[in-house]
Amino acid sequence: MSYNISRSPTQQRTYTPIFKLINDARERLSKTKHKIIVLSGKGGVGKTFVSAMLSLALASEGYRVALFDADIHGSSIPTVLAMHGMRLYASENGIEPTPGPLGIKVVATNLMLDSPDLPIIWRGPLKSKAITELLAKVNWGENDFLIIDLPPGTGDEAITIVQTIKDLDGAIIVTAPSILSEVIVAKAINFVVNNGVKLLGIVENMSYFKCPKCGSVYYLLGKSTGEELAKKYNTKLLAKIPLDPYIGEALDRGVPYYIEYPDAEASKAIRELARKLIEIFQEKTPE
Ligand SMILES: Nc1ncnc2c1ncn2[C@@H]1O[C@H](COP(=O)(O)OP(=O)(O)OP(=O)(O)O)[C@@H](O)[C@H]1O
Repeated sequence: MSYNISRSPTQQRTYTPIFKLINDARERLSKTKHKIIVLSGKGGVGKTFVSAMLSLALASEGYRVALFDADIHGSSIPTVLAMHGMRLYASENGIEPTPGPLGIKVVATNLMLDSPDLPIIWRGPLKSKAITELLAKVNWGENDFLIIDLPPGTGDEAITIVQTIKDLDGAIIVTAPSILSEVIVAKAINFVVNNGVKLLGIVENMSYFKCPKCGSVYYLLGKSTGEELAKKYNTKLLAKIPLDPYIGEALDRGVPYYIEYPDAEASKAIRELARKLIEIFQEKTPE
């Protein structure tokens, strides 16, 4: 359903009511079994890294995974997944997700730009509309998991997602020792709980550094308090992911870290995280 709003004949534009977009989004996502948001109270803690690598880990266990980069301004999922020069295309079924590594279906605003360097200069209402429209127009198909990488904080994008996808299955909160300020984590947790989304647990990224030569463990960003935090907020500590300089090296080289270094300690922690999610949802092993 769409309406012609008549101005002068040359100014005619067609509008689709927002409720129609929301309904379309829900319909399009109805064949996706588990929809999970990944958020953090603060930027730079590795939320995008965790969302992207978790998607790869789930895909490598045989699950059908879609990954939505809901960070309109800071869209960086395609870079982390080394999807250089790739684009979203439209078909008669809608916008087709771009196939990423291991066949994951990736949707990100950076995949729509002529150049990934172009900034998107949009205020809240436009960002919300863009997110709803993408959710409604993408041909998501059938998936076991949809991972949604939210921008830092609890702003427009996060609100739009929780209001549009009413049947979200849960939220993962990513944090790091340096910003383990209780207030910041509490804000993210309160956002999740107040919106009726199940809190699946906390991931402590950049948790520690293990010397590859002597095996000594160093808490470079500060004392790890993931366990205490999880206990305090009555949730699980899903993973402690170490600092690994090869994460930056893989990014610079343009290769997906989880695929390039599957035996690294950080990849093992991400694999454990994926397996915990599979367990939480009691997913059957794909044939
Ligand atoms: N465990 C880690 N060890 C080393 N580097 C890491 C680790 N996790 C993430 N990084 C690096 O830290 C930087 C920030 O990560 P990322 O972009 O995933 O954070 P973010 O929380 O999504 O940030 P934003 O605020 O932009 O959304 C990136 O350069 C990433 O490669």
